[in-house]
Amino acid sequence: MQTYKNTAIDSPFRHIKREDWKDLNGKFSNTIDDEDLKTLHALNEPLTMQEIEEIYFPLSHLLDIHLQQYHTLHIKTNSFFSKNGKNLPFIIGIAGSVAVGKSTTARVLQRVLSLLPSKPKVDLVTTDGFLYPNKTLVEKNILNRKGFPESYDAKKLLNFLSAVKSGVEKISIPVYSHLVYDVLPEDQQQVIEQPDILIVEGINVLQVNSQHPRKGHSVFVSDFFDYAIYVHASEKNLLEWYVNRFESLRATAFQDPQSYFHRYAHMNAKESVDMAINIWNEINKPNLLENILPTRYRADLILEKGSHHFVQKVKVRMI
Ligand SMILES: Nc1ncnc2c1ncn2[C@@H]1O[C@H](COP(=O)(O)OP(=O)(O)O)[C@@H](O)[C@H]1O
Ligand SMILES: CC(C)(COP(=O)(O)O)[C@@H](O)C(=O)NCCC(=O)O
Repeated sequence: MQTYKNTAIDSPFRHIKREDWKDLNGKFSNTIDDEDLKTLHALNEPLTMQEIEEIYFPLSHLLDIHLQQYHTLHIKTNSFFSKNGKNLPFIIGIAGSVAVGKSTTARVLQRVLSLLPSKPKVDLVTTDGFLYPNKTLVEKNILNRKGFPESYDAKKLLNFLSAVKSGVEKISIPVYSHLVYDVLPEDQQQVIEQPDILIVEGINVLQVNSQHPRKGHSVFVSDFFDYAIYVHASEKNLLEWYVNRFESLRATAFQDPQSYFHRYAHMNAKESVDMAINIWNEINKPNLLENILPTRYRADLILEKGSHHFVQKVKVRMI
C-alpha cells in the first residue's frame, strides 16, 4: 500500500511521450477511408498528415471514449427521471497562449472528430467573438489590454454557453476578425444549431477571473465543459510563432486596405519584426504569465509542443 507523505509532489496526470502516444491509435485508424483522408488533406492546415495521424487520431479515440460515456450517462439519467431530455452538446474547451496554435488544433480536431463512426456534427466557436468591440475597448481605455480578462464580455460568453447547455436550438454569436482586428457587425454572426460536439477555443476558457459579473454569481466558462485541453509551448517558441504569423500577415492581409494593420503595410522586415516583438512583450507575454499559463493544470489533457509545433508529450488527467 502506498502511504501519503505530505512532502511528495504528486501529479494527477499521466505523462505520455509522443512515441508511446502515437501507438494508442486503437480502432479509430481503421475507420479512416480514402474519402475521409481527402477531406483531411483538403483542410490545408500547416500540420503534416503524420502529426494528424500520430497525435490527433489517438486524441480523437480518447475523446470518443468520453463521448460514449456522456451518452450513456444521458440515457441513464433520462431513465432515472422517466423523461426524455434533449441531447445536449458535449463541449470541449481548448486553452493556451496567443499563437500556440489553438485555432489550428481546434480546426483539425473538428474535422477529425467529425470522422468518428457516429459522424457527429461538430461546431467550433472562438472566444475572440466575445471580446468587446474596439470602440468599447477605447472608451474603457483598455485597447492595449486586448485578450486580458477585462477585455471580454464575460456575461455574454457565459449566457451563450448556458443557452447551449440548456438545449436552446439556434443561437447567434458574434465573430472576431483578425484582419479587421475587431468584432464583426451583427449581420455577420455565426449560428450554432444543435451540434453533437461544440469546441470552444480561446486564451481565457480555463480562467476563473472572468466570472459572471451579476452579483452573487460565480460561474466560470469551464463549468460548461465536458473536456478541457490546454496547448502548451515554451515562451521562446511562442514568440517565434507569434512573430512568424505577424510577418506572414504583413505580407498578405496587411496589404488589404480593410485590415487594421494596413497602416503598417509599408514597414520593412526589421521594423515589422520589432513591432511584433514589442506587442508580444507588452501585451501577450504578460497576459500569458498572469492569466493563461496558471490555468494549465485545470485541463484534462495538456498537449506539449516542441519546435515546429510538433507535439512532444501528452499529459492526461488520471481517472
Ligand atoms: N501544428 C502546426 N504546425 C505548423 N504550424 C502551425 C501549427 N499550428 C499552428 N501553426 C501556425 O502557428 C501560428 C499560430 O497558430 P494559430 O492557430 O493562429 O494560434 P492561436 O489560435 O493559438 O493564436 C499560425 O501561423 C499557424 O499557421
Ligand atoms: C485576439 C487575441 C486576444 C486572441 O488571440 P488568438 O489566440 O486567437 O490569437 C490576440 O490575437 C490579440 O489580438 N492580442 C492583442 C495583442 C496583439 O495584437 O497580438
